Amino acid sequence: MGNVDPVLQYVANNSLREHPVLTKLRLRTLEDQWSTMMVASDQAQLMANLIRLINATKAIEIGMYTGYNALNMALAMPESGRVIACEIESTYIDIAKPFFKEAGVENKIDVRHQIAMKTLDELIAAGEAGTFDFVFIDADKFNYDRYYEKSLELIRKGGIIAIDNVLWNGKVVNPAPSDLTSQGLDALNKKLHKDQRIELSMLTVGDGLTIAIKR
Ligand SMILES: C[S@@+](CC[C@H](N)C(=O)[O-])C[C@H]1O[C@@H](n2cnc3c(N)ncnc32)[C@H](O)[C@@H]1O
Repeated sequence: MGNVDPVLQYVANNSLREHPVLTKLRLRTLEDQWSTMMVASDQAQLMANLIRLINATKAIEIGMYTGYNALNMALAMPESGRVIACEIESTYIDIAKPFFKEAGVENKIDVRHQIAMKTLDELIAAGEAGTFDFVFIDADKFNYDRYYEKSLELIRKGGIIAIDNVLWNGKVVNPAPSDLTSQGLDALNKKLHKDQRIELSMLTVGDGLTIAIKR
């Protein structure tokens, strides 16, 4: 892992079992100036295990970046699995695709190169509401609440919505008046706490990972 925190390094040494192509993609991504956007390895491992636990075969990643977690989810699914990966930046898609091919799962990952909201609306219009098992929300924070509502529509009962960066480096605690991102994440966290449509866990792994299970 690219993190020097000794506790995280200990976790990686004693828990992480990463597919060799995932490791290659992670190391390639660490060369990118925005590499801190990549999901932490322990978060990815948890999501892969949740996917296995619920036998997920249909997932969406909202904000794919260089594809580390899209690949992680695809590898955790059976041959029939499908990941819809939403990404607006072609540079990142170009990095991701050769790794998907190298891992032999390129047919499992359907990259949609457009704004994520358009993809979610298209899936709903195509009659796919209530059919997804797992959604990972990790794109522009401004739209998180809208992504959450669309995701809730798209997943089945018992399906999981995972939301990254819910702690935003601790800034969700008493957000500054000018900090609209932290205020928005704080409002979403508070909304989910009261939301009777889901079962809820907020984990302090990475930058905060919420797990919402649709009732
Ligand atoms: C935090 S990164 C995602 C990291 C990725 N989930 C991973 O684990 O490596 C956020 C990504 O969302 C993309 N993004 C931002 N706004 C978007 C939008 N409206 N629609 C689709 N993708 C978007 C960005 O280009 C960026 O690659």
